[in-house]
Amino acid sequence: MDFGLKYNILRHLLAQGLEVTVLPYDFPVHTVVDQYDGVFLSNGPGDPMQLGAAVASLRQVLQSQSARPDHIKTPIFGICMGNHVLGLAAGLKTYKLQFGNRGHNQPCLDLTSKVPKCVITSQNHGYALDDRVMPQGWAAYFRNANDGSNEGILGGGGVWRSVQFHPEARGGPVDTMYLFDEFAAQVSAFHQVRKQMAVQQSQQMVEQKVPETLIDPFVAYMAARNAVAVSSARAMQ
Ligand SMILES: NC(=O)CC[C@H](N)C(=O)O
Repeated sequence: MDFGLKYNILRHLLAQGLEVTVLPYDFPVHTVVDQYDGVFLSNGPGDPMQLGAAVASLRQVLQSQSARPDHIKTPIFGICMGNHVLGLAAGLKTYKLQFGNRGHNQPCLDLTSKVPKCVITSQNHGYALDDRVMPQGWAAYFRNANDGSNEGILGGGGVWRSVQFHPEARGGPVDTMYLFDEFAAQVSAFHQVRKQMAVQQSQQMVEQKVPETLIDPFVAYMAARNAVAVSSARAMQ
């Protein structure tokens, strides 16, 4: 989702070997989410409260997938404005910081780390998520060690996550670039899950002769492949 996407984020996603479709800021992502292996929420300028359409659409994604086991939830990763949008969709609020956090040496505590861990981050934001009360199933991910503001959130057992800082920009050589590796790993794990589910569904479709047009294009594609495989296997019997 493009809220004012920095091209260097695209470069980092592509460098992971991911295929990326850029959707406009107000695209109803809930209508297409099942066709993708992951959703990325970009950075962007302005007040996050202006992004009502994106927030409402993403909320539908979260709500419709919240009962799923975590490994079959669509991985989501957000950066900066993406952290705001994900947080708003999850039920948090944003507020304007008295002093925006900008610069290349912002220390952030990783709240998931068993041993104290502080990462040095690059930042450029004027708003923050108020994480004093977290919605059920969500936790704060990072916290700014200077002003105590929220620096990220985690939900869906960790498959939904976002950071307030910019891992694609950094003072050191790698800093928090590992977050792109982790997102790409989640995306490829989910791709395998979707493929497996599509194969199972396609087997049922072949047996029940369900018209492909009624099914998600990915499932229909797998069904067509599977139908060929089944008919050639039968021909060989
Ligand atoms: N870099 C960003 O994405 C900024 C997010 C938001 N516009 C803010 O100023 O807080």
